[in-house]
Parts: sequence; structure tokens; C-alpha cells
Amino acid sequence: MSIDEPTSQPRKLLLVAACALVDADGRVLIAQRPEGKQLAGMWEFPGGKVEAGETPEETVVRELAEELGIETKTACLAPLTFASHSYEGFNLLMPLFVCRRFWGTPQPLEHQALKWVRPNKLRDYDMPPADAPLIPFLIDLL
Ligand SMILES: Nc1nc2c([nH]c(=O)n2[C@H]2C[C@H](O)[C@@H](COP(=O)(O)OP(=O)(O)OP(=O)(O)O)O2)c(=O)[nH]1
Repeated sequence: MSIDEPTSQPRKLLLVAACALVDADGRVLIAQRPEGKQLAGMWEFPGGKVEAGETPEETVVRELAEELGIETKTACLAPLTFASHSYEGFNLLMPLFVCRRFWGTPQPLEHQALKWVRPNKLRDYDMPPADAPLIPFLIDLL
């Protein structure tokens, strides 16, 4: 095998934009993925796939409205870090934004449950493997 030869089939790159909503106490919102979906029952940061023509910030604003029923603006999103993880069948690239300014009370419109969690407690929750490297950035920030 030459050094240039790929070791596996090329996989699709999936761009997902996610957001750590932060409350006045410095807690972060996590949401439990619905039954029947990939990674069901795991706790994730709200967000979703970036659709054609959208910026990642626009995706977050749209997903927060759809998933949680809250309103925010792209100017209220600050980039924090990103996840890059190989799942079976695709590579996930997921920018993580932080949002402290939003209108409304988050409701679990598409998730099983929501929880406000201190960043140093996030490791107590079963999160997708891509998310583990994000936690230290939230601990440092908050
Ligand atoms: N929103 C979000 N997705 C995450 C996180 N960590 C992580 O690995 N993912 C993965 C799970 C999914 O493969 C993908 C998010 O896609 P999605 O939520 O829009 O789509 P889905 O799997 O619910 O499926 P679909 O029905 O919308 O197609 O990113 C996270 O913290 N937040």
C-alpha cells in the first residue's frame, strides 16, 4: 500500500451547526435525542444540519426556533470551538456557538427532555462521542 492510498471508502462530510445556550447562572442547555433516531437518548447541544444556502449561524437560529421555540439573532451567536468526528458512514464537522441572549423559554418540541447543566457536570450525561472534546471549552468559558 502506498502512503497516498486511502485506507477506507471516502465518507461524506456532514456539516451540523450546534449551540450552547447559556443562562444567567452559567448553565448550559442540553437536549435528549428522540427515540428512533441515530444516537437516541443521548444528550446533545441543540442544532442540526446546515441546509443549502444557509450560514451555520442561520441554521442555529432556525433550529433553536424549531426545536426549542425560542428566538435569537445571528449577532447573538459567538463561535466557541468545533467538533470533528468520524461516525460510520460520515464525518461530522460541527461548529459550536455560544448564545446568552435569546427570547422565550426553551421547550422540548422535538427532544425527549431538556436540562440546564453546569459545564463541569456535562460529563455525567451520555453525549454523542463527537461532543466530549467540546466540554473543556465550555468549562474554560464559564
Ligand atoms: N445537534 C447536534 N447534533 C449532534 C451533536 N453531536 C453529534 O454527534 N451530533 C450529530 C448527530 C447527527 O448525526 C447530527 C445532527 O443531525 P440532526 O440532528 O440534524 O439530524 P438527525 O440525526 O436528528 O436526523 P434527521 O431526521 O434530522 O435527518 O449530528 C450535538 O451535540 N448536537
